Amino acid sequence: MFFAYMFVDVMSPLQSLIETQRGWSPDAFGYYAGAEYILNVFGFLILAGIILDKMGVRFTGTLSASIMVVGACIKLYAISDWFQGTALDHWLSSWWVSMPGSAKLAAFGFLIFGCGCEMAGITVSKAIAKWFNGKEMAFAMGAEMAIARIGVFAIFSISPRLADWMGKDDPTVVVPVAFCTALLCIGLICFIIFTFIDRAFDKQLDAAKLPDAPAEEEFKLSDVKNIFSSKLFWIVAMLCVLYYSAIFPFQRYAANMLQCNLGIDATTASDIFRWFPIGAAALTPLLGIYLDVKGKGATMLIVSAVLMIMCHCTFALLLPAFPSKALAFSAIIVLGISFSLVPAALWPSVPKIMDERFLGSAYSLIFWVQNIGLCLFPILIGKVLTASNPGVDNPMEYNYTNPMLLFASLGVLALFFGIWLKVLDSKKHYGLEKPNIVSNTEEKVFESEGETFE
Ligand SMILES: C[C@H](N)C(=O)N[C@@H](CCCCN)C(=O)O
Repeated sequence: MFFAYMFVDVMSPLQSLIETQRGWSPDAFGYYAGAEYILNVFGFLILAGIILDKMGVRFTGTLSASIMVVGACIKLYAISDWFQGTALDHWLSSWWVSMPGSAKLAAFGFLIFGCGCEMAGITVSKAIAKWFNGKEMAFAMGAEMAIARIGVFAIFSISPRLADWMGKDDPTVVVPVAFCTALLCIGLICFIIFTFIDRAFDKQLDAAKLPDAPAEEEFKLSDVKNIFSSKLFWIVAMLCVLYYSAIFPFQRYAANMLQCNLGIDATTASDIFRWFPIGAAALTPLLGIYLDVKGKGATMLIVSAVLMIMCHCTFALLLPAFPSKALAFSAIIVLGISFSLVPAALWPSVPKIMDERFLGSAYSLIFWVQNIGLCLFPILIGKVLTASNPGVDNPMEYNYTNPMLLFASLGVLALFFGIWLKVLDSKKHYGLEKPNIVSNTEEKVFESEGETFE
């Protein structure tokens, strides 16, 4: 996940460079960024969850890592000089002309990569739930996400520098993307090694089972229908989509937003923004420990939404009026704190309320709803940015107030769902506020087939 998250954001600090070098407008950049999620939205993620529950962690993980490598290679080719001027480039550039051929093919590669990346995300969550069942699961998930965030920190730090590899006068997006593609190949090898370790772990689990233990229930397709008909599922999924839509799409535009508001170059903007993932990386595992020991998952979700609203309003209204690096830096740090609360509380809560046999599908369906937002919001933000800046050609002069207010309004809606979840939890005792370790020994709410959370 470390290398996958690096690849996801490798172009984020290079928005202005790709605009100048390959003619990608903010709109085109928005379409490219949203492409990561398109196939997932059109059902791939649902299929991925079913594959995961049917075929298991080892098969699905290896498949997902391989898909990521294929998608990355396509994207690398699309932005390279080799692709420029080819027949494919001419043909791709001949229709929907506002989206250059390189942007279209890069978006296609990113779309393939996105299928692998999201499939890997649910696979890793299910693997952690299996390995840490009854133990410090929230800490383990927090540590996994922390490692992924360090990947984002690393790429925001090195991507602009790698782009200058050939010299500051001749920057290129190819070197950073090629670097991250190579890392994905290493990631695939790492996962293949993990499959051997996991096989050995399964043998240990089998050996520890009592001979007359009842056979575990198999995953059924009707489980997917049951998950969909649950109110609790929809509240969790809505909270997830609203919250994450105000974070990941923001991440794509953040460096440029800071450049425009503070009048700084891409490297300085990335140097400020990279503290966002690093703050989240430092705190998520600690909050995971807190959740394991003390609980308060639903409260954490509410606090997180409040912090996010404050930060996006700061970027929208305060930073343009008071363009200070200290202010930008403080808001980035607070947003990092917010971004450690939701992941630390949300993902480990899912195994508390879902049965293990369809945990893969449960994660995939939440990811699916979330992906709809992640797919649409970069596009919407790109459009709002273009519409709010008529006649502005210089990518350093955009006014980001409206896009930032849009992100803040997502936070307000997420807050509403967070409060609803907490109220429901206090009425129906789902155990979301309880410590993780204790609740693992309690009965899961969603126990038998056909039963919903209610
Ligand atoms: C974007 C992705 N669907 C997502 O939600 N990522 C989460 C992590 C989910 C757990 C992955 N094993 C994130 O906070 O990055």
